[in-house]
Amino acid sequence: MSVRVPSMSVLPPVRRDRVIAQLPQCYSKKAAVQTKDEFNFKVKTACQEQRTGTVGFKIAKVIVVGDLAVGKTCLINRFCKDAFDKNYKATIGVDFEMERFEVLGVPFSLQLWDTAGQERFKCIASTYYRGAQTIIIVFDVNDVASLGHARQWLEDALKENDPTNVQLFLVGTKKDLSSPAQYSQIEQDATKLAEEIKAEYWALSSLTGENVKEFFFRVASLAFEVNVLAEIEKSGSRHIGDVISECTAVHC
Ligand SMILES: Nc1nc2c(ncn2[C@@H]2O[C@H](COP(=O)(O)OP(=O)(O)OP(=O)(O)O)[C@@H](O)[C@H]2O)c(=O)[nH]1
Ligand SMILES: [Mg+2]
Repeated sequence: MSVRVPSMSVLPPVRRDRVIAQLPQCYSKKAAVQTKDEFNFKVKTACQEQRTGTVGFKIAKVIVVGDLAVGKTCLINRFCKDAFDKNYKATIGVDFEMERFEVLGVPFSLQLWDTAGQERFKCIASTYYRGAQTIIIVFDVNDVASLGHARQWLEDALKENDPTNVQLFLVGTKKDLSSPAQYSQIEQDATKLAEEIKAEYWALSSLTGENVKEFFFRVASLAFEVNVLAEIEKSGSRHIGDVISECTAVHC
């Protein structure tokens, strides 16, 4: 009697609306992680030649932090479930969602950690910060104080992570509630802060869905690029190592 061994093919195919073929553009060139129009050439070639190593099995950890009630949970729910709840239900500790993408033909997943903004749950939430590849700091574009607290959220998140190895995003939510004049005022401050902390700035609305998909596609794409580049570098140094050991073997 033969036994069927479950394999990776058991996973359902990636949803058609999670397929990324082009590099999604930044929100504002003034505050962007990078402003290129296309995916890195080396990354594209590696994907075409299926030289992406373990990236296809990778799950990048993304943490979402920020003041209470700024809209972190709504942002994740709009993207992952296409749902919006107008009633506030505080996150207790943490929650997480998995999202599977296909970037340049390679499977790639994000694990989105939704953390609590309320002071009394912060202690539990911060134990989940470690190992993040991406940190998303959320503020409410109608609440200047929540932008003012962004630096503190970043500082706390970086205590658990290597600052040189994370990608940062500063995200203003509830854009639907602000008038153009109010919005442009806070945008100036937010862009300035994003430049200072080297984060990419985005503004969006989970109620209308404006920019939500674009934002997460950008997050997934930039995290993917970094992972593929690291894989290329790793295999490059492996080759160099191989050559050296061969040389030693023949005493050259
Ligand atoms: N109008 C509008 N309301 C929003 C938007 N995003 C969130 N809200 C509302 O803001 C409130 C708080 O949203 P949550 O997503 O629960 O906030 P949170 O940041 O997860 O809060 P904590 O879990 O306590 O840290 C809820 O009443 C939401 O309906 C938005 O884009 N537009
Ligand atoms: Mg929440």
